Amino acid sequence: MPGARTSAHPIFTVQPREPLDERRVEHLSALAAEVRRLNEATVHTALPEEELTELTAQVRALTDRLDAARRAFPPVSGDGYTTPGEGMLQQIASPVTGELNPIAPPCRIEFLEDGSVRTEFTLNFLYEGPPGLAHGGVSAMVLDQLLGLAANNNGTPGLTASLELRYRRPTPLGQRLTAEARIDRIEGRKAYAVGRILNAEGKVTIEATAMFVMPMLG
Ligand SMILES: CCCCCCCC(=O)SCCNC(=O)CCNC(=O)[C@H](O)C(C)(C)COP(=O)(O)OP(=O)(O)OC[C@H]1O[C@@H](n2cnc3c(N)ncnc32)[C@H](O)[C@@H]1OP(=O)(O)O
Repeated sequence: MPGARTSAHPIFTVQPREPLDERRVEHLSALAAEVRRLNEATVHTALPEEELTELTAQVRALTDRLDAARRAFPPVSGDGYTTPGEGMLQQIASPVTGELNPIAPPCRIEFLEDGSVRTEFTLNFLYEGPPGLAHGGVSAMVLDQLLGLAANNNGTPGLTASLELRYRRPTPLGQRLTAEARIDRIEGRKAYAVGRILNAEGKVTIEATAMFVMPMLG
């Protein structure tokens, strides 16, 4: 991480994470995709109680089987990482971009030549806030990650010190959304980023500004 500070009193220490090769990532991503379907089916199902009891036992058995070989921490992709800056790109279990994380939409990120970042994604009813609309906190999570990735892509990664959102119009569920972010300016250790979410008609639903501070590392 360029210019990262070290300190006797670090804000956090990066834990050792096991790096996975592409083939294993593919297999775990396929599993996570099915669990994502399971999550959604659980919310929408109208099956009778007897069947639910039986299915609950089956899911418990599957979970027990997976958990029998539990890692202390989620793995990462590639060669592993030692700094938070690299970690953002290799965090395959991120709740926003992680292919391995069943709660992630997941948002697949494009890194554009001008340094900005972009993603197209859809939110289903698992992310509902007001009836039929996206939860504002979920949109905030997506934007926090995206603006953070813009800071990272700029070579100035950091932790979110502030995140300000303006919810202009409701963000719909079940339709293609676009989110984009770029760095606005750098002031010392502080990287200021701007971003937004657009609906399928290209209208802005949320605007965001954030400030990222490069942390002290252990
Ligand atoms: C591994 C990658 C994960 C990616 C996840 C995606 C993004 C995230 O979710 S990050 C998680 C959420 N954020 C956090 O948990 C951060 C918690 N906060 C902290 O750790 C610290 O307060 C931190 C790192 C932001 C700043 O701490 P520290 O390094 O001690 O900075 P500090 O010396 O206090 O301040 C540095 C500068 O930033 C300014 N600053 C700090 N916080 C703020 C703030 N909230 N608002 C405005 N200015 C601030 C200070 O005034 C100072 O400015 P100047 O240099 O001009 O005097």
